[in-house]
Amino acid sequence: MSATRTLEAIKYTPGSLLILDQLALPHETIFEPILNIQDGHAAIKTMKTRGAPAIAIVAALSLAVDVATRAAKHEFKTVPQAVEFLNSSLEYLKTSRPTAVNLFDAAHKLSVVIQDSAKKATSPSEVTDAYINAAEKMLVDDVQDNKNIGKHGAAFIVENCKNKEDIRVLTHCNTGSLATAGWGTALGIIRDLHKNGQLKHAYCTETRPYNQGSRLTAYELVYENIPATLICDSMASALLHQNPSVQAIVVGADRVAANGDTANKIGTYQLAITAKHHNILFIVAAPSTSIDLSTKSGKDIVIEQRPAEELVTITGLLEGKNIPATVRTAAHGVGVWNPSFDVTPSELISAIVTERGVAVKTPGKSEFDMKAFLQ
Ligand SMILES: CSC[C@H]1O[C@H](OP(=O)(O)O)[C@H](O)[C@@H]1O
Repeated sequence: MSATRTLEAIKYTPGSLLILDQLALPHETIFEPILNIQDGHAAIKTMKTRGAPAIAIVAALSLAVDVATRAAKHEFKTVPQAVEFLNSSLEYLKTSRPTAVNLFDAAHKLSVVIQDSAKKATSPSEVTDAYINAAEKMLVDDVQDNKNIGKHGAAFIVENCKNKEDIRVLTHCNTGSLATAGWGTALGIIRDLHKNGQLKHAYCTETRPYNQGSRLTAYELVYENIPATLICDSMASALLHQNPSVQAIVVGADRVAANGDTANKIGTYQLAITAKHHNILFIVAAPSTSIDLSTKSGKDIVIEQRPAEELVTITGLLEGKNIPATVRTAAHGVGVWNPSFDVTPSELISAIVTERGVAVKTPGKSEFDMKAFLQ
């Protein structure tokens, strides 16, 4: 499959929002309309839409289309009515998933827009228009942020790897166009390395139990014609042991604490441990909207627990038939622990790549100073 079009998980025009149902990928490409905040909340909670930046953008735009519809019917009679609806809707959307800070960052920024526009608004439409414009800008800004992350991250890997002639990179989960508004964060770095002719090979983990790697990242890598190999999560250490040309592990982030501790997809922490053992780069890639200075360290990050059935069953297409099927893979009666994320301590992280540049630790320090980095 050649990349004739840019992969996109979010299709938005004023008053209309479609999301790519990522539970159906890679077998089916199904775009689902999002008409209101209830649709937006459900798409995020069920992980039809997932990925820290995409969660924030779909939440913001679901409210934009909801409020556009209501404003067209002149539902808001006063400025306070519009303000109340917008603010209560943001609070509702924030309950969809707890770990990725991008959603909360976006909600805070949008609430400031609402508050500021209300101070001088003479009609409710001035407030709703200000909200819609701000939400739409998030969609545009995210793509440019990711392009900058790709550029900074690729340069950092080339500058700091041991063998520039044979750069192979392992990534975890999905951090590409399907997790963002486009290009991606960690996968954006891989896209940049490939575009620059600097990448020999990419490896992606399956990323159990949702299988973001085998279903989504593999799909993106094939789509872009990037030479890639899929491995089980349990194969990562053996890969690094057998293949010293894998010189970096690059992952995304759902929340980066002030000291650099990073919450990311479950399985990230053990990748950081094996990167340390094999003395290779372990790089976190995320927009600055994933950095939460109010969270001092990783122990303060709330980790989402997902339903047991997501781990004990697997859904796909019956081989050779276009019939979706869900099968149980685990023994009945067994207990299940299904945290969606884990926390990688800052001492295991080589660098944190953002659209503003690359954060590194002061030599001799085991923690990052993300507040100083963002200033
Ligand atoms: C650029 S996406 C960041 C982050 O989000 C993913 O989690 P999920 O698929 O559960 O939304 C994964 O942790 C990615 O690294």
